[in-house]
Amino acid sequence: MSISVKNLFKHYDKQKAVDAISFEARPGRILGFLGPNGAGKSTTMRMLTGYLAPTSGEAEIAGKSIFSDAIEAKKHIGYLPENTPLYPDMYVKEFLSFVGQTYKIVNLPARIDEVVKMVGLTPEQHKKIGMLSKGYRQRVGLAQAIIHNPSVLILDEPTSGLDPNQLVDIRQLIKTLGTAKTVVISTHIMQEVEAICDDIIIMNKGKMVANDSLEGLKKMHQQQSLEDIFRKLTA
Ligand SMILES: Nc1ncnc2c1ncn2[C@@H]1O[C@H](COP(=O)(O)OP(=O)(O)OP(=O)(O)O)[C@@H](O)[C@H]1O
Repeated sequence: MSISVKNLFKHYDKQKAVDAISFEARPGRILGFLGPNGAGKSTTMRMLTGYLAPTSGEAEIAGKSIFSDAIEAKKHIGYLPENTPLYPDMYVKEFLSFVGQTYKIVNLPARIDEVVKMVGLTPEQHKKIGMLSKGYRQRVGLAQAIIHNPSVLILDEPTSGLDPNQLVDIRQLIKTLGTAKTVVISTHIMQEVEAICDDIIIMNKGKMVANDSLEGLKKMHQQQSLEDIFRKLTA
């Protein structure tokens, strides 16, 4: 398993933002992480990427504990946080070079060219990040997440706010990345889940209320639409 989560909790004072969740994720599959606002998706993703300490529980990435062996575990993770935090004053390649150096990537200029091509940034590669459209900024976010060729990609609402054309392009890109990697993606767009996800986890008020393949979930709920299943489980 490339991601293994066991009995993970995160409490903020009395609030259980994440309440005893356990799941596994496999390579070559895209896991959709769903739930209403405040369900605990981002909190879980932040814990999985080592940005937030859990109250208790365990999470392993590629067999390494993200809490006790964080440096090793983080080598296997690419993370695109919610709202794609980037440096608007940096040029695209300057930023990717900065990120690449933190990973001590050998032959970095060649890797940057490769990643720029892979995410479709070629036409905008000489611009400052602040000048890019939202879709191209997402591509920069994805480029920085994959530059060290991680086996696990964690993408927090990577398509929010994109226009329909950009949305299709970014989804296709995520789908392509998902053929070789383990991808976890959080989204509120059910159509997107149907289009790219193999497996689904639905969270509600910190708890996991579904954990199945998309097919399995639909079968269990008599082929209802994912939207109806979501509403039934999170009402
Ligand atoms: N630093 C914090 N301090 C206190 N409460 C927090 C903190 N971060 C998150 N929370 C709370 O934890 C709960 C889960 O938040 P989280 O951001 O993980 O939800 P989410 O499922 O990602 O929501 P959204 O879909 O809106 O992004 C929310 O009730 C939120 O207010």
